[in-house]
Amino acid sequence: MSSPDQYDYDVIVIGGGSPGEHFAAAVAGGGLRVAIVERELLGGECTFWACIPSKTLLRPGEALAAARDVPGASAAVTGQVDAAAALAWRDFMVSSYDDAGAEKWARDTGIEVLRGDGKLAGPHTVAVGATTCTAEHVVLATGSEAFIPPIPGLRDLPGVWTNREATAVKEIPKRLLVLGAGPTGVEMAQAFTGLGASVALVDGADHVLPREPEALGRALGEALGVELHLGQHATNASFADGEYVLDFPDGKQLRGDKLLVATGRTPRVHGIGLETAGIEPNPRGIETDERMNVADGLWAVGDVTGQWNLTHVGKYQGRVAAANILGTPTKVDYTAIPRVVFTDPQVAAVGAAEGDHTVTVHLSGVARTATYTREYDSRPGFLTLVSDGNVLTGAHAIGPEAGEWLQQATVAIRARIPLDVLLDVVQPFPTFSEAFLNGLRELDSKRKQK
Ligand SMILES: Cc1cc2nc3c(=O)[nH]c(=O)nc-3n(C[C@H](O)[C@H](O)[C@H](O)COP(=O)(O)OP(=O)(O)OC[C@H]3O[C@@H](n4cnc5c(N)ncnc54)[C@H](O)[C@@H]3O)c2cc1C
Ligand SMILES: NC(=O)c1ccc[n+]([C@@H]2O[C@H](COP(=O)([O-])OP(=O)(O)OC[C@H]3O[C@@H](n4cnc5c(N)ncnc54)[C@H](O)[C@@H]3O)[C@@H](O)[C@H]2O)c1
Repeated sequence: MSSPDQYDYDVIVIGGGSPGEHFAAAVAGGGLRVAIVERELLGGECTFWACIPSKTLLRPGEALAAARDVPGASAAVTGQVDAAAALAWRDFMVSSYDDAGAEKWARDTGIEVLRGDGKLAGPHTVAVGATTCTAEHVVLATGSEAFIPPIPGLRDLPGVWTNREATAVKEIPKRLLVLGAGPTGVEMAQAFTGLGASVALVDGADHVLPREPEALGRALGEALGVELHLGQHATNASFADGEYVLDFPDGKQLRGDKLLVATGRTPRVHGIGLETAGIEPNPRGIETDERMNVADGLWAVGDVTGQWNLTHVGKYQGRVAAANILGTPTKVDYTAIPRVVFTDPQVAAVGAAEGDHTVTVHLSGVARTATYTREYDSRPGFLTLVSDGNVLTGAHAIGPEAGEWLQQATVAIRARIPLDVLLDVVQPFPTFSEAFLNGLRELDSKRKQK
C-alpha cells in the first residue's frame, strides 16, 4: 500500500459538472490537492444546456402571462415576447458557452483543471489523453446524456434536437414536436410556446410528468397551454420535405419543423475505463454505497449514479463523498429530496406521494391567490400533505412559486418535526404558505377521527 505522498493528487474528479465542481471545492476547502478532468465546458450540462438556459427561456413567457393576469398591468402589455432579446439573455446566462469564468473560479478555489478526456487506468490512476496521473481518491462525475428511444427511424433522422440543441436554439421554429413529457419535455414545450412556437407535446403515458404524483401531472396538463398527445407511443419517425413526422398506432400523424427528443437520460459510463477497476455499471449507472463509495479509493456522484438526476442531489452526494474523504463518516438520506418543475404554474414535490393520512387543500383558500389572478377559483392550484399520523412524510403542490413555498415541507420531513409543532408554526399573511396551516388543520382533524 503506497502512502498518500506518492500520489500526484489527493483527489482527481473526472467530470466538471456542478456536482463535480461542488465536490472539488469541498475537498479543496479541506486542504486536499484536487484536480478536475473536463473535456468540454467546466460547469457541465446544468450550467450550459439544462437548468440555467431552460429556466431563462421559460421566464419571458411566464412574466408576460403573469402581467396579463393582473388588472391594471395587463393593459400595459401590448406586444409579444421579443424572442431575439430572450435568446440574447440566454447567451448571457450561459456566458456565451465560454467557461473561462469557471476556470478562474476553480484556480481561485485551489482546484487544478486538466483539459481532456479522462478515464480510469487502474486503481488510483487516471489517464488524461497521453498523460497519466495518480490520486488516493478518484471521483467519477461524468454525468448523463440524452437517451434516444428505439422508435423505428428515429435514430437515423438528421438534426433531431436533444436538450442541447433546444436550450441553445438560435431561431424559434414555427412548429415544434416534443417527444417525452417529463420535466424536460414540459418545461421546453412551455418555453417554446412562450417564445412564439406552436408546440405539440407527446408522451406514451396518459398524463404529463408520469413519475410524479398523478394529480400534479393531470393538473399541469390542463394548465400548460400546449397541445397534448398522450397515451400512445409513436410507431415510426421520419423526415421528408423539411418536416419531421411521427406516426401513431391509431393512424394519427404529427408534423413539425423541429423534433425535440426528451425521453430521459443515459449515464456516461462507456469509455471511462470502469473495467480497469473491475466495475460493471448497471443500466441506471454506477452503483455506490450510502457514502457514495464505489470501491477502494473510488467514488461516484451526480447523474452517473442514476439515483436522482438532479443538480441539487448531485451536489448533496458531492458533500457526502467529500465529508467521508475528509474523515467524517456520512451517509446520504433521500427521504426528503425536493423536485421542482419550473412551468407556469410551478409543480413541486417532496417525499412520499401517498400515506396513511392524505389531505388536499385548494390554493383558492388562501388570500394570496386572489392577488395573483381574478380566476383564482378556477385555476389549478393545490397542496397535498401526506402523513403517518405523527410527522409529514410527503407533500406536493402546483401553483405560483410552489417550488419556493413547498420547501418548508422538505425541512419538516427531513427533520421529522412532529405535526403538533408544525401546527404551532405561524405562517405570514397573505402568503401561499398559509396553505400549510389549512392543510395541517385538516390533517389534524382527520387523524383525530381515525
Ligand atoms: C433540460 C434539462 C433541464 C434540467 N433542469 C434542472 C433543474 O432545473 N434543476 C435540477 O436540479 N436539475 C435539472 N436538470 C438535471 C441536471 O442538469 C443534472 O442532474 C446535472 O447536470 C447533473 O450533473 P452531473 O455533473 O452529474 O452531470 P453533467 O452536468 O452531465 O456533467 C458531467 C461533466 O463531465 C464531463 N465528462 C464526461 N465524461 C468525461 C470524461 N471521460 N472526461 C472528462 N470529462 C468528462 C462532461 O463534459 C460534463 O461537463 C435538468 C436536466 C435537463 C436535461
Ligand atoms: N426542473 C427540473 O428539476 C428538471 C428539468 C428537466 C429535467 N430534470 C431532470 O432531468 C432528468 C431527465 O428528465 P427528462 O424529462 O429528460 O426525462 P424523464 O425520464 O424524467 O422523462 C421522460 C419522459 O419521456 C416519456 N417517454 C419515454 N419514452 C418515450 C417514448 N418512446 N415515447 C413517448 N414518450 C416517452 C416518459 O413517459 C417520460 O414522461 C430527470 O431526472 C429530471 O428530473 C429536472
